[in-house]
Amino acid sequence: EEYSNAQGTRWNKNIITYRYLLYTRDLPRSTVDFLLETAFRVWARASSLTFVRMHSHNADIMVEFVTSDHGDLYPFDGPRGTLAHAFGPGLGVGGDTHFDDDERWTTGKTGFNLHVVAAHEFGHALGLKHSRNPESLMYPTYKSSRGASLLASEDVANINTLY
Ligand SMILES: CNC(=O)[C@@H](NC(=O)[C@H](CC(C)C)CN(O)C=O)C(C)(C)C
Ligand SMILES: [Zn+2]
Repeated sequence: EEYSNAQGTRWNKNIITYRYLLYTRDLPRSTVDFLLETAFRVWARASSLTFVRMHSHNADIMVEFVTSDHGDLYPFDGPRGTLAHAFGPGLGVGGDTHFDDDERWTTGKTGFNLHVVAAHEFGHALGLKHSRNPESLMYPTYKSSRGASLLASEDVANINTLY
């Protein structure tokens, strides 16, 4: 995992679209919608970005729950290990976010908290890189103890440096 404070590419717009393609069976769809929507809102509150949900056609950030080899160059690895990944801003696969459906996705402290993981992934989808600071949402290792205020001050600074 490369560490970098110099954030990478960015979207050249402030209104970013997203679309849910495939869901997990671990949670009701309405719960998944809520957890992902509030993960977008974490970034919207900290920046000038607006997120608009699409129900058809191509959106900037296409979101799906998949397992193992799923058509990109980064197959998932079964339970535990890598939980999810997201591509940085750009056309086509750019921004797309994949969750490993061999994980147990939850709303709380057991399994893996979908809201927390999604907020990290959407940080990548917006162009943020990993941080060495364990308090940062962009730290590369999952922490079930991450509190309600997901973003560290450096996360807010970085998203506002980028947009
Ligand atoms: C429990 N497993 C882990 O902590 C694993 N880390 C992840 O799956 C990262 C996502 C977390 C931070 C939500 C992968 N990543 O960076 C995606 O953008 C390993 C550290 C084992 C790779
Ligand atoms: Zn990451």
